This record gives sequence, structure tokens and C-alpha cells, in this order.
Amino acid sequence: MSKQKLVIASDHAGFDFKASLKDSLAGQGYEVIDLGAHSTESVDYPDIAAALAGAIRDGSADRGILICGTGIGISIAANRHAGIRAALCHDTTGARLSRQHNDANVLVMGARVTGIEVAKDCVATFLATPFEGGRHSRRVDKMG
Ligand SMILES: O=C(CO)[C@H](O)[C@H](O)[C@H](O)COP(=O)(O)O
Repeated sequence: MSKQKLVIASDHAGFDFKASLKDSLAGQGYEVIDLGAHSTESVDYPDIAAALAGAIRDGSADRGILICGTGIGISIAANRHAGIRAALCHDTTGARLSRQHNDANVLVMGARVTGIEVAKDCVATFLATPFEGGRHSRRVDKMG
């Protein structure tokens, strides 16, 4: 089976964190589209979330990874876009359940609150875990 196409983006607070995740994913053979930020110069997370949502919605990528300082602002912003189910995760249990129960298509993490090794584990779990369907499909469908 071919690997999922990924898109990753962060605000300035997540710039270094994003670089580490991107290197790790590239080393595992993933194709990763990086929509910025491309430096630590201050940017606005709603703009970053909108760009990533566009890439998922137009089919450029299957799954997304978003990062800001806490992950809170950028997850609020991402979830305002139709078809985006962005899950702010701090551990692998959340990352696994966001896939199994919520069919999340965007993993969100906070660079100022989560260690990079935990984040790498969250990404691996998120990418490897299928949606369970069943009763969860009914609930996901109700969210549009
Ligand atoms: O939206 C956030 C808080 O929920 C993010 O953590 C942002 O990255 C943060 O607000 C950016 O703060 P800064 O002081 O402008 O670096």
C-alpha cells in the first residue's frame, strides 16, 4: 500500500518542532508538503490553518499535522473549515482515539507543551491507526 500524502504547517512558535517532525517523516519515506511557517518570524495561526485545510480539502494531501505554541489556537481555527476534523493531542492515547473514534484528518500539537519525542510517537500512532466506523460513523456524520 502506498504511503499517505501528508501536509504539515505551523505558526512561528512551532517552526523548529515542525522541522524535526518533517525530517523524521521524510526519513520514513513520507511525502510531506510543508506550507510554512518558513522561519520564526511571527505569523497568524488562522492563516496557517486555512492553508492546511485547503490542501486537505482539494486532495493535495490525505492527512495534516498542525502546530502552534499550545495547539489550541490552530485547532480552533482548523475546525472552522468544512471537512476538517482536527484533534489536539498530547499523548498517543489521544492520537489513537482521534483516529479510531473521530476519524480525525488533522493531528494538532503544541510545541511549547509537548516534547518532540512524544510528538513523534503521536504522529506515528495517528498515521497507523484506522477509523473504527460502526457507531462512530453515525456521530462523525452528524458533524458534517
Ligand atoms: O494560539 C495559540 C495559543 O492557543 C498558540 O500557542 C500561538 O502559537 C501563540 O498564541 C503565539 O504566541 P506569540 O506570543 O505570538 O508567540
